[in-house]
Amino acid sequence: MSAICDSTRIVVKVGTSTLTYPTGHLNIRRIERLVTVLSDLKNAGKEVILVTSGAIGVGAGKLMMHQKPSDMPTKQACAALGQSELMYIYDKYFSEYNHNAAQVLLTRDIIEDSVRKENVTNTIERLLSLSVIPIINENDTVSTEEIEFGDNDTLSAIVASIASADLLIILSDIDGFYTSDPRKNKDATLIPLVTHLDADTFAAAGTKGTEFGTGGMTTKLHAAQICMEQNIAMVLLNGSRPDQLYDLFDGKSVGTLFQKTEQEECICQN
Ligand SMILES: Nc1ncnc2c1ncn2[C@@H]1O[C@H](COP(=O)(O)OP(=O)(O)O)[C@@H](O)[C@H]1O
Ligand SMILES: N[C@@H](CCC(=O)OP(=O)(O)O)C(=O)O
Repeated sequence: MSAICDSTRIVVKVGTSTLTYPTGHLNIRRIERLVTVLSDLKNAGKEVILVTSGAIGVGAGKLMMHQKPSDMPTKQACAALGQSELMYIYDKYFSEYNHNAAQVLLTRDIIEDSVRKENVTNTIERLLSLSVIPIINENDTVSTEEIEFGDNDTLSAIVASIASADLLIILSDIDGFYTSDPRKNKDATLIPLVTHLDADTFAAAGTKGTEFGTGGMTTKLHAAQICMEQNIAMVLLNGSRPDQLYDLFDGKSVGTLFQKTEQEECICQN
């Protein structure tokens, strides 16, 4: 079991609720801070892969919709519109630190189709060897699974697995995994370390917290399950404070760490 601070290849997933205001428009200050911290970690020698949600929310914001669209074609249209805005912003801020960012749009079937899997692996490996930051989202035009289930969390775990990452960091709008949804239960307490997943763990996970979030805690646990099966550590952190990434690599306990101990088996939940 390696220490978090020794992780060199890291996947960072950021959710819609972290990237956007309740209006649906981009939270520019937060994105700028996140890009600054990721650029700094890259300068320190980490290989960084960013999995970003937010395309639908940003597209809806651009079209002045005050609620996330409910029908699939409008969601897909919003994703297509918002994705280019997202990439524009990431490219602009990463460029300020002399880092190159590349757009990679994926569908979840990359793990089932060996040819596609190899193509994705090769592309990510070559981008990293060229010192480029892959910025990954679901291709919402050709696949609707993540839109339906809000499952970029699972996609980020699949990416961590395919890229043989040491660590997946999921940035959300909450400080970590609690004994129950703290928005609904004021007595809920933060769980700093989860070493195995069982039915009780999944029972503690509730649905999304805000209008623009989608997966809620269940999809984050599914991501943790994939990571733990691959012996990849996963940390759930509050994305409103990207500086916490420094604390994490300084060895401080922040958020919730999901890491299987060597003796323990991950109990799967289907
Ligand atoms: N046990 C739990 N611990 C923490 N948060 C929980 C839990 N159960 C449900 N939630 C909810 O999950 C939300 C995060 O998921 P989501 O709204 O999909 O955000 P994101 O856009 O970051 O994926 C939190 O705001 C919280 O309300
Ligand atoms: N591809 C979609 C991702 C949807 C999704 O999983 O959102 P989130 O729950 O905020 O991670 C988008 O960019 O809006």
